[in-house]
Amino acid sequence: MSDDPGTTQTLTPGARLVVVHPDAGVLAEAAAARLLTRILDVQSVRSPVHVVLTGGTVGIRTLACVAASPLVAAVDWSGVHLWWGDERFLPDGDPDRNETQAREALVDALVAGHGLPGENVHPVPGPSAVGTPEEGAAAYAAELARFAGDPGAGGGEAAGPAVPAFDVLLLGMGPDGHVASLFPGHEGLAATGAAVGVHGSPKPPPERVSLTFGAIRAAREVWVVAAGGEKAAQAAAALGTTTNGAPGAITITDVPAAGAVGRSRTLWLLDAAAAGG
Ligand SMILES: O=C(O)[C@H](O)[C@@H](O)[C@H](O)[C@H](O)COP(=O)(O)O
Repeated sequence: MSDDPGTTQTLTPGARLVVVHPDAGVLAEAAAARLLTRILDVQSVRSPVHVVLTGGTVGIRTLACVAASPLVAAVDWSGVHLWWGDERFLPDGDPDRNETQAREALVDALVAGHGLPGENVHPVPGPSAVGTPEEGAAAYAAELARFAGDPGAGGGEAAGPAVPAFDVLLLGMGPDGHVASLFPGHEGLAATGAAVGVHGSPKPPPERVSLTFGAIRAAREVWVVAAGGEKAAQAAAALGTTTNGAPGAITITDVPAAGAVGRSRTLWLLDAAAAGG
């Protein structure tokens, strides 16, 4: 049963809803429109709103579409908190940091022109602030825990890690089925707590910090946004079938994206290529 008046009541927490758009450009526009609408909807019933951003091509393109939308002015950004699902362990300002790309695409404009308080932006600490990905994960977890008291939030390890009840948690997906920085076969998949330090990432850079599955699953809504034919096999696998339609015996170890599930709703936003045509 949903705890959220803004979402579909008939979906069970494990249900995944798939929406297919013609191409990556339309996908990014539609994801941006959905995100703005979701924030507006949530703001009609509660505040603050917690949104988790993602790195990656479609994720950043989506943020650029948010910045270009006239609806950006309709949101009360003073009541929005921004987080990241993962971060590449690189110094502040590095062009490959997810934070840097998100700031350039959207976040700086929200702070400068739309009333988003700078302190509501919660980047994952990197080597400019801490020595190791583990220290970054610990510092990020502590920041998340500061906001875990909001209604609907997790409350300690028994109920899940201490994190805000994210209203929307955006995730990109890699061609290997990774989400955030949770990679197939990696030990981070089994990490407890809110965040984990990652080493040996197959996608550069090798060191990263990621939300854990426990933190991801604390979200009211998880949206996986993916484009491109190279994602089709793992998207199909994560959604429970192989590309030829046969039932797949999928584990999160093989396809981490299969474990990305929200408490109220899980939405897969795909372009036609990622949906297998
Ligand atoms: O830091 C990162 O690289 C990400 O957060 C990662 O999880 C990304 O979202 C996927 O790899 C999809 O990226 P693309 O959309 O570029 O394929």
